[in-house]
Amino acid sequence: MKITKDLYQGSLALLTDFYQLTMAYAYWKAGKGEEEAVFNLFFRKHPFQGGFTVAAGLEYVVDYCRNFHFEKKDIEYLAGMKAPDGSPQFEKGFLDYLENLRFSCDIDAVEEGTVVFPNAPILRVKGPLIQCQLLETPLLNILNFQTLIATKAARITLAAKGEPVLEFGLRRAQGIDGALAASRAAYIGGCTSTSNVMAGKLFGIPVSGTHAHSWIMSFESELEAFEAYADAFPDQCVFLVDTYDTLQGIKNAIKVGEILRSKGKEMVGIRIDSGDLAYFSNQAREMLDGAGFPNAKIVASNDLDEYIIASLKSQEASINVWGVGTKLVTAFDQPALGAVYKLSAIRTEEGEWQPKIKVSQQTLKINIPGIHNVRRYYSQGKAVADMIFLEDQEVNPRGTVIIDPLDPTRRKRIMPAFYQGEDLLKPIFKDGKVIYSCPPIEKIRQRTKDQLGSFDKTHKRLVNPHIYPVGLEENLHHLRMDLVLKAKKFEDENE
Ligand SMILES: Nc1ncnc2c1ncn2[C@@H]1O[C@H](COP(=O)(O)OP(=O)(O)OP(=O)(O)O)[C@@H](O)[C@H]1O
Ligand SMILES: O=P(O)(O)OC[C@H]1O[C@H](OP(=O)(O)OP(=O)(O)O)[C@H](O)[C@@H]1O
Ligand SMILES: O=C(O)c1cccnc1
Ligand SMILES: [Mg+2]
Repeated sequence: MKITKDLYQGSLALLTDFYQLTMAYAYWKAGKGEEEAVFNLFFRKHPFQGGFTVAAGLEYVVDYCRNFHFEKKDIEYLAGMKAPDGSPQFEKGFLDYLENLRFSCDIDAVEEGTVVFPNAPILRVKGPLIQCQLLETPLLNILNFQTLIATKAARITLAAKGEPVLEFGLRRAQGIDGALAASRAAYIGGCTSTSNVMAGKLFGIPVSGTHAHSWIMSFESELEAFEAYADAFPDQCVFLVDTYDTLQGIKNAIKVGEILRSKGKEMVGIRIDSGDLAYFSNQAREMLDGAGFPNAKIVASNDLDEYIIASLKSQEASINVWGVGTKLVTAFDQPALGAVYKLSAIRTEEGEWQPKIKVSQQTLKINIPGIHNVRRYYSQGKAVADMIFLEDQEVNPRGTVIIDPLDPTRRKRIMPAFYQGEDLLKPIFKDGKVIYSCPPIEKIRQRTKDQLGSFDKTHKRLVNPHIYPVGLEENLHHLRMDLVLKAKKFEDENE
């Protein structure tokens, strides 16, 4: 699918921060633009104080990179940009370079729906410095948001314990693209459907919905409104019962349910959108069961999130279907995932890859040098640990130790012979050509489910989850320590 092309009709190359273009220009001036580099995209902390994160957005990345080029109009815009002294911001030679630029990077990434953890790369770009640099902003833009929303959706659907979660967020989402991307990511994360019809069309997500208070209010009485709705949709009636008096609304729904039944039709259920959802859902269940509608579903909505859903469950509310909008698509309690994109290796003139380190006062911010992959070890189908390792070094088959990148005293012994290993970064682009076929969205959604199923429930609880072990393979840990010490020594000597 041409998601970005359909939406924006043409090049998205300028969807980057200005400083990427000024750096690109300066690389070009310095003759460094074609030097090869490796960048890793990763985040440092799970969102929502959770214990897991669900990767999403790769299909957008594939689409973005596949179409990565500067069109005449982009070049004209850049040619019109002025430096403070009024001279052109960019030389013609650089603009010609951009106009002729063809995407030529290698990209390796985790598949959408993969459960991922802090510090381990979820995407890796290898290629000319200028291209790597220009891609930083759009890659982060795409993956930060969709990963955040897929994770929120996974938390909400876990709280709903297998009951359907309908995504209702379009009206509260962050603009048009925010809404579309959120509906897509919410479905990947586990939602059952979206109310966003355009997302249904673009991404093949099931579309569903009930009706609003305005429908009821446009009639003289609630009963008339229900009857008219039943006439139009005899097989799809979910009556919104809380416009005037919820208990009376349930009685009216039952009346119209009986009319439908006399015509050989069944109402699907009712929706409650205000008040005490535990109390009203339990009242509704009793009344529906008593009237011979034990299969009528009770849908609840109104500012729900994973915590309210969990609370309603613990109150034994009789809710079967959950409608969730605002707090899902805006990632209400944490509006951004802080993934970053960092250089980790440069190829020297001799053709050798040189690992790069950035030393920081905070251990948290010292990057992981070199070219890595991430291996997930499973024991009897359960994920036991993730190991970040140097791709060109064999992992000792007799056993290795993985070391926490933030705290070297935290270690875990890995005996590869006893585990099944899966390398999470898969080849997506080779020399600028796509070599990966993006799975249909249903498959991605299923992957999320399977992946979540392979983690212990202690990592999935909403509050204070147990930390899943992710560490550096020994060789990588030593390389990192050596480079940090060298860099610090250099700093000390030059103070
Ligand atoms: N039994 C319950 N336990 C915990 N939270 C609940 C329960 N029932 C409802 N809620 C939540 O409490 C909040 C109630 O919000 P608010 O007071 O704005 O709604 P309301 O007055 O019921 O409805 P509205 O203002 O839309 O008419 C919502 O977030 C709702 O999901
Ligand atoms: O609460 P959310 O999770 O965002 O779910 C979507 C909300 O949108 C609709 O009404 P809207 O909020 O527009 O109006 P209302 O609250 O007055 O019903 C619907 O009835 C839900 O309450
Ligand atoms: O279909 C619904 O019930 C719906 C759709 C959008 C927002 N709130 C509810
Ligand atoms: Mg509302």
